[in-house]
Amino acid sequence: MTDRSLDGEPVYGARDPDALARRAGTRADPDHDQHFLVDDRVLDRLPTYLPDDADTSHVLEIGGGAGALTDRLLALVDAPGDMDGAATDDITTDGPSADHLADGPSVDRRLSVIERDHAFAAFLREEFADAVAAGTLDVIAGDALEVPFPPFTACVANLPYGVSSEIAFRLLPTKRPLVLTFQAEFADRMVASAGESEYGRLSVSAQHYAAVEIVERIPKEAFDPQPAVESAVVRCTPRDPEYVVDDEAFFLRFVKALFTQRRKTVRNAIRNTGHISGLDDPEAVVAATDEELLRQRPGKLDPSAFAALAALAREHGSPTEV
Ligand SMILES: C[S@@+](CC[C@H](N)C(=O)[O-])C[C@H]1O[C@@H](n2cnc3c(N)ncnc32)[C@H](O)[C@@H]1O
Repeated sequence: MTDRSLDGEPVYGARDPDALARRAGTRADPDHDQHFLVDDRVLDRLPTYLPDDADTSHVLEIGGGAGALTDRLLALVDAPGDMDGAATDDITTDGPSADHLADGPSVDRRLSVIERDHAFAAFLREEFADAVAAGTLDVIAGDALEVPFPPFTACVANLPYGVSSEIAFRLLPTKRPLVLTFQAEFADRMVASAGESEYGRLSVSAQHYAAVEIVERIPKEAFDPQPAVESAVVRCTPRDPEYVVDDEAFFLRFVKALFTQRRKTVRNAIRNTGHISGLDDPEAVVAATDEELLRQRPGKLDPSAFAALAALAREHGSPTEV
């Protein structure tokens, strides 16, 4: 059921979300994380939140549903204006955290959609049959927590909220620009700064990989069926952090450990969480740490302070893998 221009070319970017849902024939089931965006204005805006210099030669969408966002992303991928500088040869899949990116052939312009619900995956292939035939669209029927990601250059997705955290932390280490919708409360925690009540492990871990910002709040009414809470769109622009960590896995584990004791002092948090951080000798870390820092609460430490403390902990605390 492809929309076509006068010269018979398929047209993307203006499909009516309600009509798509009707054509799909399967009702969105909130018990399967299916809350479809039905507000055209929000749908139109989502791709525009990618950073201006984002390489959109291979866009990834997670959770295509009935295809309202897929349609907008096909318009983005199809737009000739975006061809400039959209080479895919320089996609790197190296680095310890990008190992779930599958090797894939270099493509000109492409959208890959991962959808767990096989009925919706089949509908997407049918609805966008022209794009599939042209090699522009690739629908992967599978669980985004399990399937290898294709070698994408940018990701835009209205995430399934039940697994949004796990998916975000599969995406962030790939160091690609991301535009993702989350429950608003989760988004607030992602972007929080040291000293704010929402600041925690999620903030430090997300901001380790990217500059994260809320670019739009979405009311429940923009979805069908409506979720219980408000949503927010988060843009993640990859960049190196302002600090250096030698052992990323230990740093993230140490941050997680200390935030399990967020109301304790740093001194007690280090002492009480060796079983989580993997420190065999937390007392030696306490002995090597500045007294003023030890008196603070983890929620007051900015990411650079966590990185410095983690380096000290690694040096003095005999960490082992946990
Ligand atoms: C919030 S809906 C978004 C649908 C559509 N993109 C939109 O914006 O209207 C999330 C979609 O993710 C799918 N989904 C749920 N869990 C998934 C998973 N683990 N992996 C891939 N897709 C999943 C659901 O079937 C649903 O289609």
